[in-house]
Amino acid sequence: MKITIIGGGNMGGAIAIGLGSGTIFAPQDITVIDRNQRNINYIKTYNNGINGVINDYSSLSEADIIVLAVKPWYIQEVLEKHRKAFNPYQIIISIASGISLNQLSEWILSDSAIYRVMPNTAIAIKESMSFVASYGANKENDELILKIFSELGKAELIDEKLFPAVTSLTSCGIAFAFRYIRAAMEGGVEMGLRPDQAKQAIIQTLRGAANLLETNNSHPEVEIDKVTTAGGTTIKGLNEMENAGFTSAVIKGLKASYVK
Ligand SMILES: NC(=O)C1=CN([C@@H]2O[C@H](COP(=O)(O)OP(=O)(O)OC[C@H]3O[C@@H](n4cnc5c(N)ncnc54)[C@H](OP(=O)(O)O)[C@@H]3O)[C@@H](O)[C@H]2O)C=CC1
Ligand SMILES: O=C(O)[C@@H]1CCC=N1
Repeated sequence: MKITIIGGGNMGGAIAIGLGSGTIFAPQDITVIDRNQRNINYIKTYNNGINGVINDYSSLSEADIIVLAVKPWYIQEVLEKHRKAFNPYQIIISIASGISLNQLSEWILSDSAIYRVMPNTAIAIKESMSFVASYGANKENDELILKIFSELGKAELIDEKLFPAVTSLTSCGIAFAFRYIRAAMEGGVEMGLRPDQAKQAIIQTLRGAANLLETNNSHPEVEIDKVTTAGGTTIKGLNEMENAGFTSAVIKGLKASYVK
């Protein structure tokens, strides 16, 4: 099975790198088209077997799957320019934020199965949370797409109307998680830890928190309750954070990133 990714930047590159170490595509069956050699070189430092080309679209007609990984404002132009190379047996995937399945189908103008997928940058290390919605696809197509993205982390088929929410929560959300880590590092350094020591401590703490929630299938507040000794130090920290608007800041940030 062959896959061609148009756009080898942050996300297209991350997808190629993730797929390149998976079991579904051989590296030589993955082609990335970009217009910057720097992006191709970067992908090749991870996996030299992946094909990286500059402005060469010849792989499109032979691809089983085409992934559109350019910025949203280039999607229409790219489709109008290259759709003549598409055929109805191909699956077309767009990861562009805010571009609907209806728009894609208008611009693709073929009977290909069309998918919108919203991954995050952890796809490079097969730890993405990816959401999937489809147009004109059958059950077999769905199974294949879920299999591909499940190998790159977790994948879930959803109604397209939830895309703005999941984009905010998980695709933008990974940046929000990094910002929490950075803030906690700064606190740790102020209290005398070395930056890397603080970072490692926070990474392991977050990993533990995530794993506890999954293992116990519990609500975060149940786990918080186990930490907050009456009259102890944790509740003082939590109350101070809430006083500074922690929960409200997170919700406001998520809603600011919620763009229909
Ligand atoms: N970054 C993220 O975390 C996420 C991004 N997305 C979506 O992924 C898409 C890509 O985002 P991102 O990877 O961040 O963007 P980048 O700008 O990092 O990557 C896109 C790449 O595609 C190149 N490109 C543009 N037009 C063409 C073309 N016609 N042919 C070949 N290459 C082309 C760009 O070149 P040039 O720079 O010269 O324009 C650039 O190198 C967006 O639609 C975004 O909404 C979705 C989920 C998460
Ligand atoms: O910031 C953005 O617009 C893209 C979409 C989701 C993550 N990054």
